Amino acid sequence: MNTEIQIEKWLSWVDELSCNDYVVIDNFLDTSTYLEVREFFLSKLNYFAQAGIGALDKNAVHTEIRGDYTFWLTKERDTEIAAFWEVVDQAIQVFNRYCFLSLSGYEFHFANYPPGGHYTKHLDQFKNRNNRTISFIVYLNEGWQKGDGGELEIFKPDNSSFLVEPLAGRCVLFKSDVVPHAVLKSYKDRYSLTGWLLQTPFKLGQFLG
Ligand SMILES: O=C(O)CCC(=O)C(=O)O
Ligand SMILES: [Fe+2]
Repeated sequence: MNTEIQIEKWLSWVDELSCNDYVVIDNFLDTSTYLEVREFFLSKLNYFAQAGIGALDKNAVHTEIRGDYTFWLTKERDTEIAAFWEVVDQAIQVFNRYCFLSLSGYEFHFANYPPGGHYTKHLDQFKNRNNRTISFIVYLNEGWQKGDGGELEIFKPDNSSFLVEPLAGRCVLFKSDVVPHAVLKSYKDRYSLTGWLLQTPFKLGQFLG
């Protein structure tokens, strides 16, 4: 991948994100990276655990709020998706350089919403740990059709909203602290890679926020 072209693309995405608080990017990953991520996702499906809400010791399962199963990833262990981690590192560099952010980490998980799964309207920053700065989702649903549900609903400041279909290869980035969003009930297994770019140290974030 030509790094300069990639940086140009990042600049236009970051521009849109700064103006609107979110950006939707189709065909976000190159084909080989996308296939690596999807293959790795499928190979881990037996190891997913029911997701909870809340940070650290406050985490608890509430299926009436969120019904997905997740598998947490780490760059060090999950080298099968090394090309994806490079994309994340590049994103962090661009945000820090051009948006004056001080991102220095990230956390990502795979998510599967089984049929009937949803996630009610929420913000991604935890009450007791507000270092999630940019939410970062890549969808892995091939052949997704209207009627399959599972749309991401994004709420704007005037409380109007719009739907984003979780189409394969589509990425959504948004500001974690200001964009309320929900996942509508899915009628099929719905696959994604979801993460957050983190501002650290998070204690300072909590102090400031
Ligand atoms: O998968 C999505 O579209 C959004 C998931 C989400 O909101 C979350 O995990 O916090
Ligand atoms: Fe969320």
